[in-house]
Amino acid sequence: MGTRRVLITGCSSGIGLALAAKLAKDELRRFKVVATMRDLRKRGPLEKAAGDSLNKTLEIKELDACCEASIRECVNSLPDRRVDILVNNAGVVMVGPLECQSIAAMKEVFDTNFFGLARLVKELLPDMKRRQSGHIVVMSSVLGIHGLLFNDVYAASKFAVEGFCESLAMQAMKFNIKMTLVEPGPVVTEFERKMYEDIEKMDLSGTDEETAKILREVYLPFSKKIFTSLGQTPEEVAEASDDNCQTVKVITAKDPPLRHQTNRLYMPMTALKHADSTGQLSLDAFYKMTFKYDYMLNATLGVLRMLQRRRGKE
Ligand SMILES: NC(=O)C1=CN([C@@H]2O[C@H](COP(=O)(O)OP(=O)(O)OC[C@H]3O[C@@H](n4cnc5c(N)ncnc54)[C@H](OP(=O)(O)O)[C@@H]3O)[C@@H](O)[C@H]2O)C=CC1
Ligand SMILES: CC1=C(/C=C/C(C)=C/C=C/C(C)=C/C=O)C(C)(C)CCC1
Repeated sequence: MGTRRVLITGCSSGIGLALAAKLAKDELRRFKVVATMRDLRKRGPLEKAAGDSLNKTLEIKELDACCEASIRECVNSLPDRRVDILVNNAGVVMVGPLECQSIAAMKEVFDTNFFGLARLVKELLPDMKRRQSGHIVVMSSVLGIHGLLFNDVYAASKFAVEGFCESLAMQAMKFNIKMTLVEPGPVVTEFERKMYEDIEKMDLSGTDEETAKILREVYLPFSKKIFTSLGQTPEEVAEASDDNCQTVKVITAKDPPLRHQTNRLYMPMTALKHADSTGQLSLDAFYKMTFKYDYMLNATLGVLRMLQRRRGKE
């Protein structure tokens, strides 16, 4: 197989940046990376990570997932408009009580996380069908598998992504196009920082005192602990060094799976969903872990954190 052109969205930070740099530096030189971002003034960190590969196996282009004209301009600028692998990665976070969020803000989340994907696929799928080849890789989330307290709108946007891809996968298969949903658990990126910043800034006068207290005193410390004990780095999501699953592996696989979870430690949480079709098992388990047996979850997370630290020292 010759060199394949990979277009990645949202490469100014986090997973998109790490994956773009990793693919561009591939020892076998299998990829030409078109690393895109909506604001080219943020290209510094990617240029640094790309190093010698910049303007050789990696080029940086502007693309705003919320703007069809911007997507078309970017794709039209590529030789033959050819994209062999699309990595739809751009995404935004939304967390907090529903009563504190405007419908306009919720629509913005869907505009990026769901309609951004729909716009890109609409632009690229007809060409892929004509060529009878291509791979659409989509950054979903474990929150595209299960819901979570205070993540109502974000999880809904990822569930939309999952339903869209699972449905489209059948048509894609008929035209020899592969489709993969990558489902990371918590990843330590700007996403996490933005989440805490949003909670910090949030006007909680729209909700009752008990809910505000649960957000600040239960959800927030839990979430922080989960990110430090289970969280992956963006580099690990791109290509893990230990036994965790790798995104690069998915991209290079001959028969890539429809779904791919990147974090083995998180898998017991997602498995609950499939163990009981009524949904009661995961609902009860998450409820109890949050409100009743939080000391047990805390203890487990403590052990995991210790193991993480130990691994870091080795
Ligand atoms: N971090 C986590 O815990 C997890 C993240 N994910 C998913 O992974 C993906 C990447 O997130 P992550 O790297 O963590 O977060 P970051 O916030 O670090 O990166 C998100 C990227 O998306 C870009 N972006 C946002 N809106 C647009 C837009 N309209 N057009 C183009 N780019 C846009 C951002 O650009 P800008 O700098 O301009 O805002 C940024 O480059 C997301 O889809 C997220 O939902 C999934 C599971 C867990
Ligand atoms: C509070 C809580 C949990 C938190 C999970 C978190 C915080 C997941 C974050 C996922 C992210 C950020 C995905 C992004 O796409 C568990 C472990 C389910 C157990 C029940 C209680």
